[in-house]
Amino acid sequence: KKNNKCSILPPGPKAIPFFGNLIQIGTQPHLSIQKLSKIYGGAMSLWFGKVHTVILSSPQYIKEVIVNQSQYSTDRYLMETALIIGENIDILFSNGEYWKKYRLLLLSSMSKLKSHIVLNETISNEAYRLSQCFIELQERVSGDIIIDPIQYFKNFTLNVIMLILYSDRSDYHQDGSQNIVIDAVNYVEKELSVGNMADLFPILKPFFKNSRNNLKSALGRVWDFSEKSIECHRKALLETGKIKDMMDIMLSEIDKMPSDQASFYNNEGLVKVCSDLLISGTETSASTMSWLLVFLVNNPNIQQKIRAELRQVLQDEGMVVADRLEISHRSKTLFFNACIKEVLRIRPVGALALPRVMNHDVTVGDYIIPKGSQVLMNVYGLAMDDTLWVNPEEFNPYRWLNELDTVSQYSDYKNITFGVGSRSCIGSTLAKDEIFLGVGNMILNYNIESINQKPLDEKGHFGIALSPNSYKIKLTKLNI
Ligand code: HEM
Repeated sequence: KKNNKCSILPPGPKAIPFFGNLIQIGTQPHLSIQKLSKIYGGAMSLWFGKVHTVILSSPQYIKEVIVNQSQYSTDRYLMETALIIGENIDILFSNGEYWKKYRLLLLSSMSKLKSHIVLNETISNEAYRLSQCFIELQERVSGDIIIDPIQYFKNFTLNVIMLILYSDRSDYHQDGSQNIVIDAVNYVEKELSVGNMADLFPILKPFFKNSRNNLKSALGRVWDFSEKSIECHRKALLETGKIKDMMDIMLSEIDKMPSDQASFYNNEGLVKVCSDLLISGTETSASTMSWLLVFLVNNPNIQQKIRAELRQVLQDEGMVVADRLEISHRSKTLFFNACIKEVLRIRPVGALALPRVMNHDVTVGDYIIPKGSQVLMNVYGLAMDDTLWVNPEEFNPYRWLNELDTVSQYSDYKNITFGVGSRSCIGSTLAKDEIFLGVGNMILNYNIESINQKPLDEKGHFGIALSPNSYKIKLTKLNI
């Protein structure tokens, strides 16, 4: 077939029997894939064991495959772990009509939510509770406080989703493990971050039985929690007819449907889809908030500039107690927004997004991606590509203000932290609001430093999300 260019697979490094390219990819796949894609180009073939995988690392190819041929590239690649998480009836890991119907229900419920509850207030109240918990901590030790922010951020982002979905939340605790859902979500994330070799080598399945069972039982706890919450909502809605959160909206939307359509949204599906929101919305936003603190500790001038901007906005509104931001302030803080954009670029927590599978042969440049191949978008590689960004490895929020970077017809596809097309993230606005309020309130009230005057580690580790390594910071209360 070599004479016919269009039937050639994208190029890639030589694969070895059984393992394919897994040894080259190693434990930090975002870094090794970034290096390899510099050699092999915007469409590269790799073998994950026996799974043919194409990595897309150029904006042009992302558009060509994921957008222009979306009818063939929207489905998720479903490995065993994905099937354990969703049992094929969730939103993250389901396909076809089933996925489409649930995605539509979620999106329409999310948009209706805004007219039913004061969504912005719900999120800003929770951000306020987070900053209050640092104040209480400080009063207890009467001086500077030292914290590991990651656990607090997880508690915060989970609370936001729990409030939106179920009108429920849990108090902040320093060890972050007082809540059955946080415990279970932490466990699911831990299991997932280790990766499951049995996904790639089914022959190894018996050796991973324990980890599979542990994952199933952690997920079971999240599902049980969702099931009970949904049942309570059904009862309360019948009794009062009052809409108080997204679950009520979903249930009442389903109630309005003709019975043959309504029966599609059964309890099992709702439980899995809602549990997905708890899992996908917690670690992602919390890790991004933690990354932002890393860069602000390492760049005190930028931290200062954000604080000055936030204070100015509050002062302009005549606010005296400047310890509380609202979402409406977001549109007035150009510099802080640029910092949020920059952290989402420089440390995209979904470094390789979520895998897609081609359900038909798909062309990319002069190559072909055969039906059944897995496709990954190289989100991190695109963000670090020096042909697309000026000094990509530098945390430089000014790039978003000064338009330092080359603008091309494909520039929409070089910064794809939330994915692309009809399968992109449904929580992107929520995530940016959480980062703005959660980190913004901290900067407003505290000077944030490392505990030993040394810069914090900026490399992090690849797991379910690209997360910073655990770190501690010192918070010094500022006089406002
Ligand atoms: C900084 C925070 C976040 C990042 C970087 C992020 C990133 C991503 C990425 C890369 C995808 C895959 C997109 C694709 O295949 O094109 C995705 C999907 C998804 N995200 Fe997020 N996400 C974040 C926060 C959230 C939050 C807060 C929620 C909860 C509401 C959420 C819910 C989802 C869901 C349900 C999907 C699956 C969509 C589908 O398959 O149709 N994410 N996210």
